[in-house]
Amino acid sequence: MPEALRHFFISMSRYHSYWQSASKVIEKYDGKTPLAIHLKQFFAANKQMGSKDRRTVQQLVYQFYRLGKWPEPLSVADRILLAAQCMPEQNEAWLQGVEKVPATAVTEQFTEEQWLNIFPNEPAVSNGITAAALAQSMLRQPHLFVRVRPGFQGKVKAALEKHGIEAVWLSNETIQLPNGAKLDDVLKLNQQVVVQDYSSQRTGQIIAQYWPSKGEKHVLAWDCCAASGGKSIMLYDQLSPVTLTVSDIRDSIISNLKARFAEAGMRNYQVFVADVAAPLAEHLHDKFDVVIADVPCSGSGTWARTPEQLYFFQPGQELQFQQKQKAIASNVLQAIKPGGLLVYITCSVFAAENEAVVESIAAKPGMQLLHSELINGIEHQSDSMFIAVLRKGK
Ligand SMILES: C[S@@+](CC[C@H](N)C(=O)[O-])C[C@H]1O[C@@H](n2cnc3c(N)ncnc32)[C@H](O)[C@@H]1O
Repeated sequence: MPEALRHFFISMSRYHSYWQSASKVIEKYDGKTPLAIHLKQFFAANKQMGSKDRRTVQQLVYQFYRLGKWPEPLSVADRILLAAQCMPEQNEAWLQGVEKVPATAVTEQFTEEQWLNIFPNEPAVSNGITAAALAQSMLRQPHLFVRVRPGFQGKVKAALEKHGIEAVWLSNETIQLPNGAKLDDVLKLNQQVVVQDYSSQRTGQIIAQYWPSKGEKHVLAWDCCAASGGKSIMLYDQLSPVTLTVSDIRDSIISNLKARFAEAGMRNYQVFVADVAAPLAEHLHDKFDVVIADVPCSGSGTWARTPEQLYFFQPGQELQFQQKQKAIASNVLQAIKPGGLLVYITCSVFAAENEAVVESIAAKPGMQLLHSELINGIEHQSDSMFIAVLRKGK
């Protein structure tokens, strides 16, 4: 840690108070609630802080966690500064006085081993991505992505232009936006656009390659871990005619889903609350052409958005997820008609939650693995996800 930089930072009184606030947030945080909530509570209790103060403290805190598993016994301040120097985009006011440190001066000299200090090789990652690349991605905040719903391209383009929001159209449906762009007052969320990560949108393209063609007849699909229904809205938009059944273990999230579907203009669907890690109700057997199992997971493909989860992750936790994932995947197989599809999705980069689960399902009698892919989001500054498509024997 260059001493001059440290001095500069600590001696500036305003920055000193930012740094102290960040240290307080970090010292009190145990990882049990999302960091975003912990920060909100801190700011609610410190009402004297203005919006710029809050933003700066938030950045410092996130930078601390972006260094992941970095092992050296650094003080909170030194760790924040090291992370700040590693960030490729350091244009914030509190760093402007230190531009003599070139943006990537620190990381350019990093060895593979140093990168693995941030994102270790244990547990093993899936084919198609490396721990060192994931470590590098931890130092960049991912973009915000939205999916434009069919027919709304013109309105969305005009609204973004009117409000001066810088938008990169990656396709007719996918827009990349600056992180933190305030969309609520600009676009009709869920009606015109759905906030959905680039890689999550990519799963839709892969599902479409295998989607059964039934002509005018509706495909019966069950999104069995639906959360608030992001994938289901995508299926409805892109693969209709489809009759959707949606469920989740959480009652509260199903309420969100209903509100969201109403905004999306979706009315004809079945919905219920169910734990699909437990044996399925008989009436669900052999019922669906496609089951989407977007299972609970470590979320390790999304840790650049929630770096605190990398910081607090303990190797071995992925095996607890694996147990649940295997239970869910093998239970919901029963709900698929002979010849129908299981789409298995995680937002994890760990082989234990991806290939290992899929291999165990593919090994069951009559199952055929059609597709298995780690969607590497690093290049697009998006999340990374895993998808596999399997066919059930006739
Ligand atoms: C990765 S999220 C799904 C994301 C969603 N498909 C989307 O596109 O936004 C996983 C969901 O699985 C749910 N879940 C966890 N355990 C479950 C279980 N045993 N049965 C059913 N749902 C479960 C969680 O509540 C969570 O909403």
